[in-house]
Amino acid sequence: MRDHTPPRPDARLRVLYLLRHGQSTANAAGEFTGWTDVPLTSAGEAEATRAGQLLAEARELPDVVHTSVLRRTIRTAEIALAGIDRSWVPVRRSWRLNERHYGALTGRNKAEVRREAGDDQFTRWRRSFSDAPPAMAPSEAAELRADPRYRDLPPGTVPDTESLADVLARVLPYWADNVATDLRAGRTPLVVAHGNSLRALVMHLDKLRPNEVAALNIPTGMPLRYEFDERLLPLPPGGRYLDPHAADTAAATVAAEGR
Ligand SMILES: O=C(O)[C@H](O)COP(=O)(O)O
Repeated sequence: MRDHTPPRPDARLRVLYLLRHGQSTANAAGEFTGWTDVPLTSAGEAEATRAGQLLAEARELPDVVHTSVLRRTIRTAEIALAGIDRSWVPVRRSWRLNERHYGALTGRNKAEVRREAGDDQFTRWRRSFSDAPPAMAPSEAAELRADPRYRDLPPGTVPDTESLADVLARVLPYWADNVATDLRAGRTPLVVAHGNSLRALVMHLDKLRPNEVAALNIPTGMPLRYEFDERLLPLPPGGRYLDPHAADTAAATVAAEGR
């Protein structure tokens, strides 16, 4: 259970905000999304607006933003930043913050996959640390590699499926080289990413074990605030959602998807 105590005023405080994109059309349809570049629904845009309102009430406002290269995070960041009148802050975008690649499950209906594969396999594909879904069909994988966003990446970089361990391996260098660097420089980053790239990052920040991260679900559109000491250790672990009760309810809904 997350800690809901309010933050301490502390000049050496380092603050990070994590935000999963608002509801997407694939989320609304109950489909596995992965690297598919889908837009937000109007409800997802409203979630992003609410996220901006919650950030506006916080003492430390973001002064740098990091997103994936998928429109659902880019649009969520645009809306949230407009809500705090900070559309001007620098933005970095990286494939390393993309959602986990769901392989052959991409575009499949979650309830249908659960019925076909059974609860255990369905849950392992969604929430285990080391299980990866079956690979995406070679023709679809080739099409993804040809996308201009990924065209200049070294051969073999664009996956055809991923486990959470694979996501962690690509998120960590981005965290170390960009977000941790921002924090050490006294900046307040906002990372707008995806359910599983954020699960991987939270696993690292809170030093979660595989069985602990299996129970972690990140709701859409809910700003999660982390405070760090000078060693970048989170105080407290797990951070604190700006709207904790709404976040707990929404996280339970994410956990139940496909049921
Ligand atoms: O890629 C997707 O389908 C979602 O954004 C994350 O789905 P999950 O919560 O089932 O991992």
